[in-house]
Amino acid sequence: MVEEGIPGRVVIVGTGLIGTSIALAMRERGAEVLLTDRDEVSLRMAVELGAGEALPGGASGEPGGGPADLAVLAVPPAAVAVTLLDAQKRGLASVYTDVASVKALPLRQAAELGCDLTSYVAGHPLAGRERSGPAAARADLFLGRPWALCPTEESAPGAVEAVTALARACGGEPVVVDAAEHDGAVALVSHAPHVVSAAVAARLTGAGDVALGLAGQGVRDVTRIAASDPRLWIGILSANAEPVADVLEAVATDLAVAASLLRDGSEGAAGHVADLLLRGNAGRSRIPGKHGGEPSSYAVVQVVIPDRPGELAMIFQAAGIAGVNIEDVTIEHSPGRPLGVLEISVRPEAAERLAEELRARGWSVPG
Ligand SMILES: NC(=O)C1=CN([C@@H]2O[C@H](COP(=O)(O)OP(=O)(O)OC[C@H]3O[C@@H](n4cnc5c(N)ncnc54)[C@H](O)[C@@H]3O)[C@@H](O)[C@H]2O)C=CC1
Ligand SMILES: O=C(O)C(=O)Cc1ccc(O)cc1
Repeated sequence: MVEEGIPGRVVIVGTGLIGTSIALAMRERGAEVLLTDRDEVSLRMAVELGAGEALPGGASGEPGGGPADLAVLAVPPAAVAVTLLDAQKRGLASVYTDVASVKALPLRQAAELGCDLTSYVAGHPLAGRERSGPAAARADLFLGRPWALCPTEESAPGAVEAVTALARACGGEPVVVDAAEHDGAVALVSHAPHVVSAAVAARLTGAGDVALGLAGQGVRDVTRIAASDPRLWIGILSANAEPVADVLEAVATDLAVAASLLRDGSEGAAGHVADLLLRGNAGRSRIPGKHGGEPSSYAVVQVVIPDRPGELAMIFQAAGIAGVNIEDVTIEHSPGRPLGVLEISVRPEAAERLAEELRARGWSVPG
């Protein structure tokens, strides 16, 4: 049985990373999910993963028993409007949304194509991965993550309610925002960072074995998203070209100034480079903590852990016994050594209690 207030029958058009993740999340809430994708292999994989049933009749099929409550168009940005028109012609659902990373373009194209805009509410979950396709999908992808909704004056209140309920049912936090404002914001926090990450990673194509052997966590962090699918990303960047170009030009200016100051080599010049690093600290500290709250300043308790089965479970259990909520964890591995360092982020007032509990149980907690 589907939980109350949640769309009970959902069609997913596009069973890639995002479509299949939404399908899995909705299945967990008890919804009936029908899947369709123009790529048979993706569709079959999503069905195998338990994301739902294939829509009867394939890519041109219709749900038996009338329109579904909601159809999610999880296709690339440039395909949203044509997919919407086609879905509305087939009567797939009463309400439609999409998940594209850009919002003004699909809305403009949907209006130009003559789509019914009363039943369409544009959306964008701000959660994803550097991998594409259904195999990378996860039901918990959207937990605690913002989910932008861009209703227009034409959107029917019932449609906005249904799409809001979908976002919440998937664990997301709905944020209503104008499409142009959304596109400017994601240029800054997602799209331009993607290009910067790619530019740094591109330098590594000519790197020698020594440089690659010395690669540490920093370069891995900065380049993680550079592993994403270029076909999807060229579509995202082209659809948000002006706002992204504005941010990239500002970043390029900072980089060019930093390079020329470093060549200058004087003390004054180093001070100006330090200004950029300080601005970096300030910008980074403005990124909200989990659940979109104020930036969190957690204390980090470091624990040296032997590489033994069950070790993490015992540490988490000890934290539970001490009444300490774990906000985040990372593991730093020591290459070639049977040891790692577990970094546990907790509220500052809980750090000493946790450290003492772990020491009392025999773990090494430096500091
Ligand atoms: N990858 C990410 O981290 C995030 C992506 N998005 C947005 O979600 C949408 C889907 O992205 P992913 O799931 O990552 O991509 P994906 O490549 O994993 O899946 C896209 C699916 O859409 C299908 N498709 C492609 N063109 C189509 C067309 N013209 N008509 C019908 N189906 C078509 C493909 O066969 C594929 O199965 C995009 O609009 C993207 O901007 C939103 C948030 C995060
Ligand atoms: O991999 C990550 O950390 C991301 O930030 C993924 C992502 C990619 C595209 C979006 O529109 C939203 C999120």
